[in-house]
This record gives sequence, C-alpha cells and structure tokens, in this order.
Amino acid sequence: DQISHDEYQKTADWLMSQTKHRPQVAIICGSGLGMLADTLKCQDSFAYSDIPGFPQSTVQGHAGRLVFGELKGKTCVCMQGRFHMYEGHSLLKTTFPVRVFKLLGVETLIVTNAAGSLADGLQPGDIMIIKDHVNFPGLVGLNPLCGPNDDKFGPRFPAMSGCYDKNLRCQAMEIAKQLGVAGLMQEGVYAMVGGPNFETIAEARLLHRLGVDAVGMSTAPEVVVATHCGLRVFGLSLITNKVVKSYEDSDSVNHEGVLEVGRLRSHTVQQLVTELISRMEI
Ligand SMILES: Cc1cc2[nH]c(=O)nc(N)n2n1
Repeated sequence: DQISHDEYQKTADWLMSQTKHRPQVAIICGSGLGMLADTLKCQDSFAYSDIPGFPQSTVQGHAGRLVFGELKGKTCVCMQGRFHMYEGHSLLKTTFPVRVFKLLGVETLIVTNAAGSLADGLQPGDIMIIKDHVNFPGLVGLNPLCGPNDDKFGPRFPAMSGCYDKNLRCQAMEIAKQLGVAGLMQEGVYAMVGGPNFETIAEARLLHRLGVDAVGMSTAPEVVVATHCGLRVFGLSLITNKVVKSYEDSDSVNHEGVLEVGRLRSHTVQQLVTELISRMEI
C-alpha cells in the first residue's frame, strides 16, 4: 500500500485551515511524556480521529491528540501519543505525521521515547540522548521508504549517517549541566525492535553484544522519514527499566513500570526539551 503526495498535502491543508499556527518544531511525545504538549501557549488541538488521514492511537498512556502552540517564542506542533508498528499499523501510517509536519513547514523534529537499557551505566530514570540508532525492522525491509520514491520529499537512497544532529546533542548536554541533571544523562545507541513483546534474555544479550545501549519499539522509522525529507532531528530516550540479560535474574519488565518512570521524569524531559527549543535559532 502506498500513500500519495496528495494525501499528505490534503492533511496538511486541512490542518492549516483549522489553525493559524505554522510550526517550526515538531515534537513526538513517547510513553508517559505527553505532558509536554500541555505547556504550549495559545493551543489549538485536534483529536487524531478528527484529522483526515491520521491513524488512531491504541496504546494506554498515549492520548491521541495533535497540539499546536507557542513554546518560548517558537511555534510547535506536538504529538500526544504516537503510532507503533506493534499496533498493526503499516510503517507508512506510523510515519505519516512526519511528512505532514514537513509540508506544514517544520524544520526540526524532536522525538522522545521510553526504552529499556542494556548499557551498564544507564539506570531506570536516566535519560539517553540518542547518538545513533539501529533500525532492525528496516534492516529486513520493514521500512517506510520502501516502494516508489516520492522525489518531492527526498532522494531514492538517502544517507543516514549523522541523522541525529550533533549541534543539538551538544546543546542538550550543555542544558543538562545547567539544569544540574547531567548526572542522569549520557549519549547512546538506540535500537528499535518490532515488539510488542519485550526481549528474551538471548535477544538482550545479542543486542548488548552488538553495541546497543537502549532498546524500544518506535522512533527509528520516524527518524528515517524525517531525515529523508531533510528535517533536523534530536532524540532522547527515557530509560524505564534495565533489560534482563542474565538467566539468574528473576526481574521482568511490564508496561505499567514503563509508564511509572515516565511520570517520574517527565518534568525533567519537559525542561530539557523546552530549553533546547528556546535556544534554537530558527
Ligand atoms: C518502551 C520500551 C520499554 C522497554 N523495555 C525493554 O526492556 N525492552 C523494550 N523493548 N522496551 N520498550
């Protein structure tokens, strides 16, 4: 199944007819991090179900609203709730909003997600600035860019090296120091797995051996599409749990625990993203 350029344009035109906001920054809020949207000023918000072409979010902890507004003088659009491959959506659907943001004039995409940590130094409650990702589904052809290329968005064979903007990563670390939360933060490699099940111990050990620091079930397809159409990208993972890597360890992870850490740290993530946006020279 394909999505035509006109379908993206139709959604963008509908949104532009419903709000005067013309966003420069788009933010995709991960599990339990939707509160960021509530801090936008002069909000115009829309339920995904009211937006032509938008899929429906079905995951507990994801609201399902698109919120436009002002944040530190920058016009932003925030996704409260995102779409995941494990919900059964095609990757064209999970990444549909990214191309709509491009057509609205957005230049920078900020993605946040919840993830389990494989790196010994990353504890639950820590924040990982995404330095790079491993897109496992993409490596086997589950990729939103599969099919005829839409040259209006980007090239047939887009480069992905450096898709997480280095300048924004440096600024985020600087902000963390000033906020006094640098101790919670480090850069790392994020891996996307399809889910919805969490990893087996053998899978966790394999990922760790491959140099992955945190693992989640989202983000990579959105970033691939964003990079394809020339958006600058910044990503961070809120570490919700340590992935079980030992057969002696009796712990196991569950979605409730993932949401709990999201609530705990969401204020810090909010401060970080807000400050990062306020420093953006648009
Ligand atoms: C959102 C999320 C949280 C975790 N934790 C984990 O151990 N493995 C995952 N794949 N994920 N994904």
